[in-house]
Amino acid sequence: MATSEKQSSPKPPPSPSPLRNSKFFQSNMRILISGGAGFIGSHLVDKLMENEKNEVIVADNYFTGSKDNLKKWIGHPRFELIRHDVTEPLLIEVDQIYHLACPASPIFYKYNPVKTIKTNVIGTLNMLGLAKRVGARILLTSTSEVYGDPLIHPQPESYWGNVNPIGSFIHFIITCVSFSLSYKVDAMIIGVRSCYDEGKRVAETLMFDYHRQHGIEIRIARIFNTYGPRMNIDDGRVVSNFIAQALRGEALTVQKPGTQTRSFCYVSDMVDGLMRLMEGDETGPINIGNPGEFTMVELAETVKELINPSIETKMVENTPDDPRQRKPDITKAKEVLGWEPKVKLREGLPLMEEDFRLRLGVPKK
Ligand SMILES: O=C(O)[C@H]1O[C@H](OP(=O)(O)OP(=O)(O)OC[C@H]2O[C@@H](n3ccc(=O)[nH]c3=O)[C@H](O)[C@@H]2O)[C@H](O)[C@@H](O)[C@@H]1O
Repeated sequence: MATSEKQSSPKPPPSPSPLRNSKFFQSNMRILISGGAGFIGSHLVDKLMENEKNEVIVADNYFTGSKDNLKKWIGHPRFELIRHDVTEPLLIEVDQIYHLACPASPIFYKYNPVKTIKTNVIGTLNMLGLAKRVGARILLTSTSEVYGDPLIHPQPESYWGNVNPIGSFIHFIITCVSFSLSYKVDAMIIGVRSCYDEGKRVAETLMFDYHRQHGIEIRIARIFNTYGPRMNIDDGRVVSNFIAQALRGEALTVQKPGTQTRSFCYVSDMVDGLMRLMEGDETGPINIGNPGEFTMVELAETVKELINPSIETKMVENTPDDPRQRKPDITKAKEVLGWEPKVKLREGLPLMEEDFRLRLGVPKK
């Protein structure tokens, strides 16, 4: 066979452990979730644990995740929690891997950009290495951020994106000057988005290279802005910020210009989409998101109306490279997964409000 033919035909997947087909082997599905103590990960754990045939193993370093999110499962015979950083190899026996591990909020992933890129690159390599060794299927949660500041709207999976690979240099210089004046580093300001955007783009490349070169069964989801109960209260993302501010009676901080748009997906819809993708035959990438699109001013108005009509909004500075618009084209998800979101923003926000009220100790009026 010619070399080019060899390269173009993907290898068959590696065989799972022989024990899996053994007559006396307990045939539970062992599922690893990296980042399973986080916001989306912990909701995925809840759903997977509903099936008595599933054993769920969570690996998390608790940088943004928390044991609190999993407290109802700790001690359960089908559940295991490992403190583990995916930048180190993990040697366990599993059938499926949901690879979610990576901070997703800009203030957290910009805090230590080198670590963020290591998590996306080395972390994904380690998860793929594990998938190869044990013959597991692996799903990567990629992101709508791979489209950068998109020049096509809405964004289909075929769009290659418009990402700034080095972040904003001018902004960096300004920050350095202000540093020398004030002797104070604001790590969140210095940070730029590229560590996350480009990190996830490399992670997608690695997934496809392992698929073509080693026959690994891969699935890639491109997640669009997700919200719901258990988001970190000081997570820094817009929905959690607005809800927390509304409950604390603080002005809603709309970052300029306020006309930028996002499309918000409720977490139960997201988990449903991820599980359908894992169980289906399509590798992806597939957009999973809610196409309902809102400007940040509209979002602020909605939060105000639903939670606290007496609060004000204030315009504040934005961070560099903030995408001006974002809305998923979900034609592919509808066709190949039979999936579309069910929860509208006006239905999801009150569910999140309830959770935030409990955690902030703000009773309902
Ligand atoms: O929530 C998510 O799923 C996504 O969050 C971030 O993406 P981003 O769209 O920038 O999310 P936010 O930080 O929530 O910002 C959304 C918009 O709200 C604005 N914003 C944010 C915070 C705030 O207090 N006020 C405000 O107006 C931002 O300027 C931005 O235009 C991550 O970079 C994505 O990878 C992740 O998938």
